[in-house]
Amino acid sequence: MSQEPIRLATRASRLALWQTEHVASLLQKAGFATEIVPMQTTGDAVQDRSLAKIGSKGVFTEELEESLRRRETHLAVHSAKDVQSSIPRDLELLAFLEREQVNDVVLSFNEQFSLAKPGIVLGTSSTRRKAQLRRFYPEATTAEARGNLQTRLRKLEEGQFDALVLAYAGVHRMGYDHLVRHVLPTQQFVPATGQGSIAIECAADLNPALKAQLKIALDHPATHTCLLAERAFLHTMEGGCSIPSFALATLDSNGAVRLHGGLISLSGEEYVEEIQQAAAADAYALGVAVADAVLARGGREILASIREHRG
Ligand SMILES: NCc1[nH]cc(CCC(=O)O)c1CC(=O)O
Repeated sequence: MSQEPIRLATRASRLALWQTEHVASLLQKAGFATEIVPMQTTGDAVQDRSLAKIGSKGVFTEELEESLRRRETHLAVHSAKDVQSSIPRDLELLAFLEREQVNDVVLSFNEQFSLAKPGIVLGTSSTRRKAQLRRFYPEATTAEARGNLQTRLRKLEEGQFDALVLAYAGVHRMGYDHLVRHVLPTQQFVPATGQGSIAIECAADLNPALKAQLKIALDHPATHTCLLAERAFLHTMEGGCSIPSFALATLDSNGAVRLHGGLISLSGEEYVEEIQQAAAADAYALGVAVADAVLARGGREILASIREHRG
């Protein structure tokens, strides 16, 4: 193809670069030349406060989106989990790459590490994981573990906590499988919307023919359907990643989508979950319906108490 290279905006963390190189290799297989354009985001710059405190909206995506708007890049590569629930009108989520195993996992340098041991300290920076741990492992304590994967692992190595709770996807992509001591079941530790998938964003007015080719090269339709349901859930829930909501959609062999979504209070005591199924074509409506059911069955009260707690 005698085209200019497809320029890919990415965060500069090792995980983000791995993901973007993966995108580049898919594009190269489809005949495109590629160029990777790393940049710092607010989320990378601010390391001393939890994400819930910075305000979650777009902290890992905004700078990348600005480069799309300035036409400096063609595509922005994000962890789907980090993408805000509504995209500005001049931008578009073009594709979702095939999802990695979605579970949260527990990492420790100690091969004998056990979650059953009383008094353990678990590092996590996610309000959802903190709340789920309080509910399902009330004996354990949690400690703040912000920073990229390498920073968090260094904190683990320094002994700031006994183990670290992370998304398997990132752990695997960084080659840390050997530190995994537990795979947390998705029935209890339902992941965050989008976990394990990579989202590709572009300017809405990118050349339509190019857009179509890029989508064919990158998009995984089954993952896309699941993400549509999860993101509709998140959007209806009006929460960013600072709200401990969770949503996991799966496709069954008949092509129906099953969505498990819910909300948990910060203490882990209040818990509302809902599981519904629909035809794949109704994935978006399914996400809205599950969120509406969660809000009606006690979710509204949980959200109100979380907001009050934040002040
Ligand atoms: N919130 C940060 C973030 N965004 C994406 C991943 C991991 C990769 C993924 O879930 O796709 C992580 C780290 C984590 O949650 O452990």
